[in-house]
Amino acid sequence: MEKKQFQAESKRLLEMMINSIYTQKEIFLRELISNASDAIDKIYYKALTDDNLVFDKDSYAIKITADQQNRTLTISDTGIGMTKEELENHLGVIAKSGSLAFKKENETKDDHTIIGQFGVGFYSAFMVADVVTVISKALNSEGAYKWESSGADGYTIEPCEKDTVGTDIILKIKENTEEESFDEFLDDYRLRSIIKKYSDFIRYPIKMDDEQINSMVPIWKKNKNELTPEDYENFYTEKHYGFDKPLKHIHISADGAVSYQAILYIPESIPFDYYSREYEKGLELYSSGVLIMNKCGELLPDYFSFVKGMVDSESLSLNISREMLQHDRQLKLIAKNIASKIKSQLKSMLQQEREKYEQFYKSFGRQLKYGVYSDFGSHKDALQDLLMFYSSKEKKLVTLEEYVAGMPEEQKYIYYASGESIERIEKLPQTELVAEKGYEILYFTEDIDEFAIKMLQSYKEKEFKSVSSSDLGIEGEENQSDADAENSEHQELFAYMSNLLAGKVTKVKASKRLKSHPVCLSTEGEVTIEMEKILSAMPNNPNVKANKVLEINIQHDVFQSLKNAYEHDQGKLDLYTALLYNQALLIEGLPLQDPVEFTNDICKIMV
Ligand SMILES: Nc1ncnc2c1ncn2[C@@H]1O[C@H](COP(=O)(O)OP(=O)(O)OP(=O)(O)O)[C@@H](O)[C@H]1O
Repeated sequence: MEKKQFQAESKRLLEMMINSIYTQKEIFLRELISNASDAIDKIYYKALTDDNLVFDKDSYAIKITADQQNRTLTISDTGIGMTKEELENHLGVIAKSGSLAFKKENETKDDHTIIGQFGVGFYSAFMVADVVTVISKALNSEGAYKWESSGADGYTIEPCEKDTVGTDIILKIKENTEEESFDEFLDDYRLRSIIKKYSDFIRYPIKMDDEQINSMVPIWKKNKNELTPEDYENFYTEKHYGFDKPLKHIHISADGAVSYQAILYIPESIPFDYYSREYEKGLELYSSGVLIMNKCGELLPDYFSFVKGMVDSESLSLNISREMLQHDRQLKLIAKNIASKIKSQLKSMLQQEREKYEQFYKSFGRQLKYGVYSDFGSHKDALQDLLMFYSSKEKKLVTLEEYVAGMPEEQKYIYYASGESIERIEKLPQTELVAEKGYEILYFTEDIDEFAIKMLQSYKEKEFKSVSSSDLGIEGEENQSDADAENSEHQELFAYMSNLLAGKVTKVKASKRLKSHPVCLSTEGEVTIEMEKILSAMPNNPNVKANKVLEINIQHDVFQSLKNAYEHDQGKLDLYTALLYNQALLIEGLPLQDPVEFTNDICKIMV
């Protein structure tokens, strides 16, 4: 028998193919099953125009058989088969796709979409097999033919026996080497899992030992009305999207500029590695029901990285290995579409299922706030209405919209206070004036909060203001002029104290905001004390400091003591100044420079 050579280009291509196109060996099975499915589809299409041909869906199947003794794996189909010429032309010329030609000849319209297009998938078999044998009998032809090849050196074709129309692909699986094991491709359990992973939604039954492995009809192709919440939950579990139950699912069937189906989930709880570098965002990506990518990151913006699920589209341009996408225009369109769907679902959850939304927000609110802050705030408009903060008045989470709606007319700013916990913020002396005015205060307890708000700057034209900022912007701010007068009256005392605290605070002044507390710190400028804390905890410590102002409540008895000391005992004034400053630091949760000195100072006033 004459051995035919692959064409020269084909030879090199085959080498390349086997060694470099695919990153995972297991996909050879996906490729061969896709070919088998294409071959059955072709009969289906023929039957549409040929009255002598009846397409009875039940009689078509793809069969996978592993023979461990002989180290063979066989993929059999009842598809259209190949004539001698077709074996020559389609398997003898690499990168020639009979399927692509078929698609062009037969306008394929409905949801039977032929997968093959590049004419290379078949050769992936050589990644795992030394010898590939194809026995095929074509529809409407008498004899059958056997094509055989052991790789780059060529192939043979000879007549053979085969009773039924269709194709058997027999792979002689490679022997294990020191580095690689090929036994797994003869292992029943492993084969089943590969089929499930890539080919679960092939439209014809894939059988092993007469048992159907694939589920055939993808849930996302079904009508929403046919599906129960349990169906969606089961799919979530089957697909290992998470160990929890999904909080919400979104089923999309888009037809338009780009057509795709998607099932997306908002998980209930945070994956253990969510806020770590290891976490990888992304959706499963299918093309015509075949899995292309496990995690396609480009489909999700970072701020929705918690979303799980899958997308299936026939309008994608795949590259030859189907591991990557060629042009990302379609993908970008899908991603954009998906992001806006997720956003509107979250919004309606917020409006209609508040409790559920709060549960979601506890897990992933931080990610939304990162979203507002990241990329120079370019997503802030999309996300601001999804934010919530704890309210001093409502004692629960409120949205910015709710805050603004409840603002009295004269209130100019949206006030917030930052601290470690709600309990600690409740006790902050700085909140006294704002609270007495009856204004609501938003409590910021997460490190990202102030940064996100700095990016927002304002909401519905109301600017954000920290209760610790030196100018609170409160109408008739507690006898503005009085306080100023007090400041000038006690100017010498404050100047003396400022001097003592040089390098620690920018100034000491009479407070306009304190009611019952003797002392607090406020800040001037952009950087607040909470921001300073966060920045100084960063690995590359940018050493950004807040401009701190020590505010003294001149109505407080302590102030009398300060004045007396100033007049009669400077040593005492030095002591009191140090004590008050350190107290203010403690209230803010800032570290004392010298805790021993502080305790010694307290002892001094006790004895
Ligand atoms: N089981 C089969 N039954 C009938 N024809 C087949 C079968 N397997 C392969 N072919 C023919 O061989 C051609 C080449 O197959 P190959 O897998 O290399 O490429 P493809 O499926 O066309 O494209 P892709 O590389 O995108 O998968 C197919 O287009 C098809 O015409």
